[in-house]
Amino acid sequence: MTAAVELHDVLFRRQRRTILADVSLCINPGEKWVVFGPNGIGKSTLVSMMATRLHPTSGTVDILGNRLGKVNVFSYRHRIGLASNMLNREFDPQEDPLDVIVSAIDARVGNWYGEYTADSYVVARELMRHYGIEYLAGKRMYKLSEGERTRVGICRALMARPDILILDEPTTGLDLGGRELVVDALSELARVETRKTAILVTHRLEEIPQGFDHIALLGRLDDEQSAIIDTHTKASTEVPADGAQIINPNPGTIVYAGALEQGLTDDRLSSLFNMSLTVVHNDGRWSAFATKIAHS
Ligand SMILES: Nc1ncnc2c1ncn2[C@@H]1O[C@H](COP(=O)(O)OP(=O)(O)OP(=O)(O)O)[C@@H](O)[C@H]1O
Repeated sequence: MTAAVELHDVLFRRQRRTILADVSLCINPGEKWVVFGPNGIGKSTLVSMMATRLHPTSGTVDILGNRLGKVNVFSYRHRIGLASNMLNREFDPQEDPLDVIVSAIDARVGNWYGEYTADSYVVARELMRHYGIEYLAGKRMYKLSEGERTRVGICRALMARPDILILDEPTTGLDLGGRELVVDALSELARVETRKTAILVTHRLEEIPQGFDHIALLGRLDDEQSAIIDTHTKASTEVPADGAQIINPNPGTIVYAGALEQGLTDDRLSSLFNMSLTVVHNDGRWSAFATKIAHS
């Protein structure tokens, strides 16, 4: 079976800094994954590679059997639905949200490239209804709130019925009702769309939809591992004009990949966030809290 996403020994550097190192991961078709870890660890960078929007500095990334850098991404990008804040910023502020959604059919931003059928508009309107934003058709993107833009992004990601759905923090800016609506819709997707691969980046365990049963936890390499990476990649420490040395954090890597229930433990989370945390799993939903600190 061809993996939906396969990364092997991926290293990603930007501006003389190693952001991700030693990353290997295999996601099979139909699996539903959560990508979780602290701020700045490289989650968006990782899923941007899976969405063909960034190339690794070294190592290999195969998406639906197509090797990044070897196969023209436009031949298969329409099979990947991406919703992210980065993509949201690319939309023309003057465009109608309905057109932003429908233009996902040919995986381009802006609707002047193609002419879309009435059926496509029916699908787009149905998605908007499902995500509670049907009232936005006919408006302009610049008038939308952050939460509304986020939901337009999700509808767009689903529009072309992608084989792989990648959602990078899809609940950003949503109020409680909006968040629950999206989490519920993603739970339903996990239940109904058994052949679709879904990858969700989130900061909050409460936002893990039921049916998402795999997790990739990102943490930092320790000093010794980082030094080995730096030696191999001939990474140089940045020294700006004033001579002050910039201390970069150690590269991010995957510290756990596998079944969600086994992955989300108190010990693992406490170690990732360097504080004592308790994980709660209740009625299919997850959450985590700092263990109460005794004050004298
Ligand atoms: N264009 C860029 N140029 C240089 N560094 C970048 C760029 N984009 C991201 N980075 C750096 O790469 C690191 C990883 O960023 P990334 O956005 O992937 O992390 P993240 O885990 O998604 O963070 P967050 O949880 O805060 O959204 C960060 O330290 C960030 O500052």
